[in-house]
Amino acid sequence: MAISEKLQAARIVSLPNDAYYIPNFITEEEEDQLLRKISHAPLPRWTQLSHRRLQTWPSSLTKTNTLLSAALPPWLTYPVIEPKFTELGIFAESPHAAPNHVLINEYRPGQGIMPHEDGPAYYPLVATVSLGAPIVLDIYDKELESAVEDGDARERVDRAQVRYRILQEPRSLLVTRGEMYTGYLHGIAEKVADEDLGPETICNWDLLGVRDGFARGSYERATRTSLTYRDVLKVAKMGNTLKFLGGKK
Ligand SMILES: O=C(O)CCC(=O)C(=O)O
Ligand SMILES: [Fe+2]
Repeated sequence: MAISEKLQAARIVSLPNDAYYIPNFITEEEEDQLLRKISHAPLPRWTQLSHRRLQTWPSSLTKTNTLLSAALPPWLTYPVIEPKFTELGIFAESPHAAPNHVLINEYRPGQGIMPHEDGPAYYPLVATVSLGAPIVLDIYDKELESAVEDGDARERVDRAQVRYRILQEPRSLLVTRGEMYTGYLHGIAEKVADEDLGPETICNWDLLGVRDGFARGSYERATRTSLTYRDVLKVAKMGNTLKFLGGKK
């Protein structure tokens, strides 16, 4: 089954292939329930980074980018994957025909994520559910990559040209795949407000659920949490892993 007509209708037409944006993908109750589950996870579940904190489900990848096979917990599966992703056919063409891995990133005002690409460990498709507050995702040309690696990264990032800006409302779904995944970098600026919002600057402006809410052209950031669903290509069954560790046939 290929992607549905509903998803096709949500394509961000000003972006290269392919990105899709659906406002109000989940209800407020579903959002509250997810935020509750995230905040009730035991503290060791969180990895504290200098500019945000994150949870990894069901576990971090191994050094060889392998996922140890384990089911996602029901609260990350229902209703986001089943039935919603399945109905839209989002992962229909990915190797496991479903996501098997979820990163949960939390950004307080002033926090962000440096421009990066998600890399070859995953099938080139990310489905992001946003919770709590809006945030702008910046899309950069890939040439920036070498500049970042050359050191003095922060200064170069500050000067780098943002190619596209995607406004993600709370409860929305953003899907990026194909060239959007492999051909560009993405990041979130470390700011306390997102400004200069309008039809000329925000590529999914026509698809927003509450455009009027951004008519002032800016908002103060509040805590925004994202769930990024992906399909990890290499999966090791536990039995095989134990065999490997024990050196037995
Ligand atoms: O929070 C987001 O929307 C982006 C997260 C991200 O880029 C990542 O986890 O790789
Ligand atoms: Fe990313």
